[in-house]
Amino acid sequence: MNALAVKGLCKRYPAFSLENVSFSVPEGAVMGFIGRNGAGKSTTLKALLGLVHPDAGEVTVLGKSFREEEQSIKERIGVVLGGIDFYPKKKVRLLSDVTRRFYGNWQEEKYRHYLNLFGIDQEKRVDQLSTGMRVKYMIALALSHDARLLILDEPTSGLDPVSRDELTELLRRIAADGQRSVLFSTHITSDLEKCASHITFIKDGTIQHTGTLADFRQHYDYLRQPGQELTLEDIIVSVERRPLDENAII
Ligand SMILES: Nc1ncnc2c1ncn2[C@@H]1O[C@H](COP(=O)(O)OP(=O)(O)OP(=O)(O)O)[C@@H](O)[C@H]1O
Repeated sequence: MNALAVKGLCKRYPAFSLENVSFSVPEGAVMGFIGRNGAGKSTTLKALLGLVHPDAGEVTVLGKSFREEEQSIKERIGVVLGGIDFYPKKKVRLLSDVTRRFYGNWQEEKYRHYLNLFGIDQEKRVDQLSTGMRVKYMIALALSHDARLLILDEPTSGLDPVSRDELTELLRRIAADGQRSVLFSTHITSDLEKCASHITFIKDGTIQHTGTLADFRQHYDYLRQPGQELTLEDIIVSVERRPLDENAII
């Protein structure tokens, strides 16, 4: 079964359109959602979660229609969009107290386990946690209510290489049970080489390619020079980069 299926998602802003976005995240997959600045990654994630109203499209989570069963679906997903910067002075303990009330399936022993595993001190205020710790805390909350699908918008941005490595390993291991799945947007293609099983590539509001990492490499194999090993970064740069006008005054 797919953890997430998005079909024909459209969102029109005056100067930007998300056009007919379709892709699916199989259970057990870690899908990297890539595209350059302004390609429409955040708009897609917000529109599929109903945080901005889509103009068209169907979203199915774990076989259920998001539109028809939004409340029960929200129990099964964990969302990290832009962190928890809006409660900087609140203690972790207080945020957790508020969060656990929202979830009928909250599991306190799991919560304790993940806090311990990630080394998060409940007595700290949010502004005393590092950026990486904040992301881990949000993931701990999601896993404590048994989320089957994690949706994260640029979780590794602003993290040092060691924290990024820890986080990508964590995402990979979350999905390794074959039951949980991860969709995360990023610019940092080297992170995907470490943890993604699937890639969706968006450009100017339109999906360019979606499938397994191996399919993705195969699809863009024509860009490879003889003897060259193509990285994901090479592929994205080749597809996106516009040559600078030779006559331009610099
Ligand atoms: N509320 C809004 N009203 C009008 N235009 C918007 C709105 N939100 C986003 N946009 C536009 O939609 C386009 C896509 O933005 P979006 O944030 O989805 O891109 P992104 O791929 O997530 O970029 P980045 O990697 O820089 O975060 C941009 O041109 C942005 O200006």
